Amino acid sequence: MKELWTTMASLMGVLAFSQTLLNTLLPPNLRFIFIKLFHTFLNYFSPYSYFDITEIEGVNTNELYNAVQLYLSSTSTTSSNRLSLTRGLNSTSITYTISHNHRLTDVFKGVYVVWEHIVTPRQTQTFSWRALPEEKRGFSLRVHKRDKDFILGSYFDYISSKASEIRRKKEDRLLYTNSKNGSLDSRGQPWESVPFKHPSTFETLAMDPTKKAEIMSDLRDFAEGSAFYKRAGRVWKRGYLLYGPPGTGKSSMIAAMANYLEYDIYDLELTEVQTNLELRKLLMKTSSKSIIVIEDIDCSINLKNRTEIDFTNILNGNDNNDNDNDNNNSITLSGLLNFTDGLWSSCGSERIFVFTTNHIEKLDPALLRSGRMDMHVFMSYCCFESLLILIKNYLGCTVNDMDTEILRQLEKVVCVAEMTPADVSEVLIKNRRDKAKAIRELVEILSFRARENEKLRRERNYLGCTVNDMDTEILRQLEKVVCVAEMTPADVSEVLIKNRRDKAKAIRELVEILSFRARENEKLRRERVAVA
Ligand SMILES: Nc1ncnc2c1ncn2[C@@H]1O[C@H](COP(=O)(O)OP(=O)(O)OP(=O)(O)O)[C@@H](O)[C@H]1O
Ligand SMILES: [Mg+2]
Repeated sequence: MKELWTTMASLMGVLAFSQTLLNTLLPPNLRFIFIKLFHTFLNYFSPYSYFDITEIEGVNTNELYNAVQLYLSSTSTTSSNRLSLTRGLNSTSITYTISHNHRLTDVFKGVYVVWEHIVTPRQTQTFSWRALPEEKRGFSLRVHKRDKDFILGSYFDYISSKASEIRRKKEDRLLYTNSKNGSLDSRGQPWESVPFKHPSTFETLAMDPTKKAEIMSDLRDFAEGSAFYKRAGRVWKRGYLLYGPPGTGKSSMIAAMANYLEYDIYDLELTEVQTNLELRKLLMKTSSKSIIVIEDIDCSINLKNRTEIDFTNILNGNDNNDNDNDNNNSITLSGLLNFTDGLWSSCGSERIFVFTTNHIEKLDPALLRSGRMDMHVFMSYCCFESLLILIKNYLGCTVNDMDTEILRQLEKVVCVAEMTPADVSEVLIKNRRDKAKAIRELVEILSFRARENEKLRRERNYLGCTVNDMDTEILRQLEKVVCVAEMTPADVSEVLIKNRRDKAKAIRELVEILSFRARENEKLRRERVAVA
């Protein structure tokens, strides 16, 4: 042992002496070449290969760096004697990773590798459109030369898949939103994130149980459909349109979907996006296993602004139809359609697009077609089954705990009352400490609402207008669409009752709904003819 130390000390002495000699004897250029040759010589005889993974490559964030960091934070790698512990704001879990400039050994299928986390201060700010972090961070991986090919072949794939698994299972999932005016953070990300904590699940979601089971099975099929989508030559994505009155659970449904599939949510605020190009860039920065949400789509964008050319291009699957609009510096419907369905939508996989609206009739039919929005889910007023779920959520009562007569009364009035789950929840939350009072109040309110609605329904002349009071052009429009729309008198009455205090609005909404239904039916008819 003593001999070994003596040899090492003399070697160090020789090295130090050589360096001094080099510095004095050789000019800088030659010195540089000499050092390079010396390193090549050393590398040639060294039994190891090294891989450097820097945090930022050029101006882009290196995804592999994040994956390695997460992977090394898993329990199997706590062999390092110095770890950094962190806990994000509002996060429940602690994350640990190797401390700066420390090493850690990992074993992959019997092969030993050594990781080092290298952190150095950034010396000069190279020119960049955004500020770079103050320190350079990176991982260096040392492997034996004989294992190099094996490690390159499978270790990095293993790390990437393990990292996404760890993030989904152990860490809090994330809720992203796009930064204001499309600005990027210092790591080049246009999305800001917070831990996703919404407690809504399919169990607590009040809706028709058959419809719920259908959605859950569709989601399961989607998540397990990797091979199917590949075989069918389709991009692995699915679109949902959730529509219905405010307070019927559209946002709660999105949270339930994310919790069910353990996906992240990207909540896209369209009003903060200036151009179609920016929208595309946002899409490129979303990760797999995520739900991309655009809420209140009818309020976020002018949905009727496409030109004839736009429309033809979309039907032909042409991706370049937004150039003109890009020049106008505004986001357009065709940009949005390409976002969900164009060539760029394939730049990730396993993603679900969810749009919500209170007014489906205002949406452009191109947005609704299958492939873009594969499933249309109508979130409606409380039915008896939804009511029972809400009572269980808030009061902890099941059907067995409740009086049969009360159940019968509730069942009789709940549908006619047309109360949203949000309205019902309010009554239950308010009285949650006194179950009997909560149920009593619920029966009262539902019965009152049901009586009111019944009374309104019985009034046959909703607006009191005759043909003579109405605009000829509107009458012409109504005449044109009413038969094709195939709406029942009850449906029409609904629209009129709702808007009975504002006649102009009632007629306008009637024209919109009838035209929408007529277009939908026309489309269905054409599809049937094509199939036949
Ligand atoms: N179907 C439902 N099941 C359980 N809770 C619901 C449901 N619908 C509404 N709620 C309750 O009402 C509140 C509002 O619901 P939510 O935000 O999901 O409605 P929304 O349809 O998205 O409304 P908006 O159209 O205004 O965005 C929720 O916090 C939830 O507690
Ligand atoms: Mg909502």
